[in-house]
This record gives sequence, C-alpha cells and structure tokens, in this order.
Amino acid sequence: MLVLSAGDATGLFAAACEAVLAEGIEVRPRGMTTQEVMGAHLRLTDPRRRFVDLPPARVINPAFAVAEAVWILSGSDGPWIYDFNQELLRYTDGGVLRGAYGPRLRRWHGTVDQLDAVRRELLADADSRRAVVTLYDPQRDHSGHRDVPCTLAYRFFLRAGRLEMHTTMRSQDLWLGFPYDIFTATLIHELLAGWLGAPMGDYHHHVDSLHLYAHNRDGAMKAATDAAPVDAPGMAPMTVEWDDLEFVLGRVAVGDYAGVAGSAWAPFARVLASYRAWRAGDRDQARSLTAHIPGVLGAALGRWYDLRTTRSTPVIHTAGGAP
Ligand SMILES: O=c1ccn([C@H]2C[C@H](O)[C@@H](COP(=O)(O)O)O2)c(=O)[nH]1
Repeated sequence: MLVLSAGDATGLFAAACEAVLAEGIEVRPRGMTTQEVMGAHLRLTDPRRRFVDLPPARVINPAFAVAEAVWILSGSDGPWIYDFNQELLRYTDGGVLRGAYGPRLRRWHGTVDQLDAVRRELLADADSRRAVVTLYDPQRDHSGHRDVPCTLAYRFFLRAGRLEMHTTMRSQDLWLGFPYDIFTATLIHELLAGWLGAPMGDYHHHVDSLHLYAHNRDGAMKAATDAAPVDAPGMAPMTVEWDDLEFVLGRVAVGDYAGVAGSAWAPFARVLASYRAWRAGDRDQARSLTAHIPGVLGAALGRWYDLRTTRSTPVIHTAGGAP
C-alpha cells in the first residue's frame, strides 16, 4: 500500500510519480504497457491547492480542467466538452461518453440528484456516514461501452467540524488523469463544504491501480526530479448558493464572465472564453483574456498557449482522454 501526503496537488503528483517509477510493476491492460502500483492512498491536506503545475515537466490544460469540472457539476454529457479536449471523442459511443459522471451525479437514472442528497444528508445529521455519491453503475458499465468510469464513488464526512472527502478510483492514469480528476473532486469538496458552512478538511484519493503508461515514463521522471518545493498558493475560495448553482454553471459554461462578474466564478468563465477564442483562431483575444485571470489559472493558460505556439505539431498521447 502506497501512502502519500502533501499540502498541494503538485507535490502529491510529483511524489506519486517518484513512487510509481520506483515501485511499479509492469502490466499490459488492453495491450498497453503500464507501470502500476496496486493500492494507493494519496492525501491532500490543503485541497484548494488543487492545480498540478510543474512546468516544464507537466503543463496541464487549465481550460480543460475548468471545463470538465463545470461539465460534471452541471450534470452534462453534452458534446461541448469536446471543444476543450477532442481526444475524448475516441471514447464515445454514438457521439456520447457513456461513462460521463455528470448525469450520474446529478440525475442517477433520471431521478436522484446525488449532490443534493449528500448535502441534505449532512445538513440533517452532521455525523452521518451515509453521504455517498456512486458513479459506477453495473447496469451500464458492463455493457461494453468504450468509456467506463474510473471513479467509483465519493464519500463525505463532517468530522471535528471540517468536511473530509474520500474518492475511490478503480483505475488512475497518474500522468493524464490525476491532475484533472483531483481538480474536479476538490472543487466538489469545496462547494459542499460551503453549503454545509464548514471548512474543508483533508481530501483523500484512494486508488486501486495507480499507473503510468510507458510513453509518459520520461516525463514522470522529470516531474519526480524537477519537483523542487514550489510555491503553490491555493485557488481563490469558490462558493455559490445552492439555489444559484445551475445559473452560475450555465453562465460559466458559455464563457459569460460578465454574467458572474465579481464572483470567484468569473475567472473560470474567462478561462473558457479565452480557450474558445484560441480555438477559433483569435489568438489576441485569447491572450488578452488571460491577463484578467488571476493566480495560477491565468499563468498556466498563458503557458499552455506558449507551448502550442512553439510546438509545430500538437503532442497528444492519451489513454484516459485528458491532454
Ligand atoms: O477519470 C479518469 C478516467 C480514465 N482514467 C484513465 C485510467 C486508465 O488509464 C484509463 C481507462 O482504462 P481502463 O482502466 O478502463 O482500462 O483512463 C483516469 O485516470 N481518470
């Protein structure tokens, strides 16, 4: 069992890369060579420091991180997410990602809003052990679709006045998947803490198969060795009234930063607007929007564009669908 703890997601990522490289065993699921550690408990003690940022070894796409989190939180399995990551199309059946978390989270079989259910559960009984969000659905997930959820469940506990979160994953691509998965999970963590009026406690990431694909091994080595302590400040506090959630997510999803002006969601909306401008070829507008995105998100988006500008061809290797 691998047990790691860090204050920030970057530190956790680098430590996990080092551990998988040192201890991982070679296995070839679906014919692809990976180095795998079975059983990992990764603890993040300051979950607002959620952004994996280790340039030049690992530069993640902040627009996809934000877009995916908003897509999931809003309960969507709509195609707009492909604007932010076209690689996802490889995992669709009939144009739809059949394992999309959003509809399962917000409308399980068309009925249960699990986000609201855990919120109500913990408001009714602060000590409850029943605040469970299930994402894996045997009825759907044993039917042979390309996209099968890697996250099985989220659980939440109010202990010593703080909200702790536990996530269980059957499978985690450390290089591609982890930075994006932890971004979304800790955002859910933070929003629920806000609805409960509690500070965030630790975030726990439990993984069965924690692996690196062979083609990411060199990158992971750099990430492990370049991992000098970084100053990774937490992102600005993210809150929203429960009753405003759908409205706010709707505005952010279309990049309407004016519609959420003055809130911590405005930078999220700017990130999406900027990336859409970039994709549409309006590089000046994309760059000028990053100037108004404070903190790590704006800086990272600028670096992402720099990387795309200096590369002659995009380098995309994906197994889990994230760039
Ligand atoms: O949220 C996700 C979704 C997918 N994956 C990765 C894990 C695996 O490398 C791959 C899925 O392959 P299987 O475990 O289904 O074979 O995608 C993640 O890391 N996180």
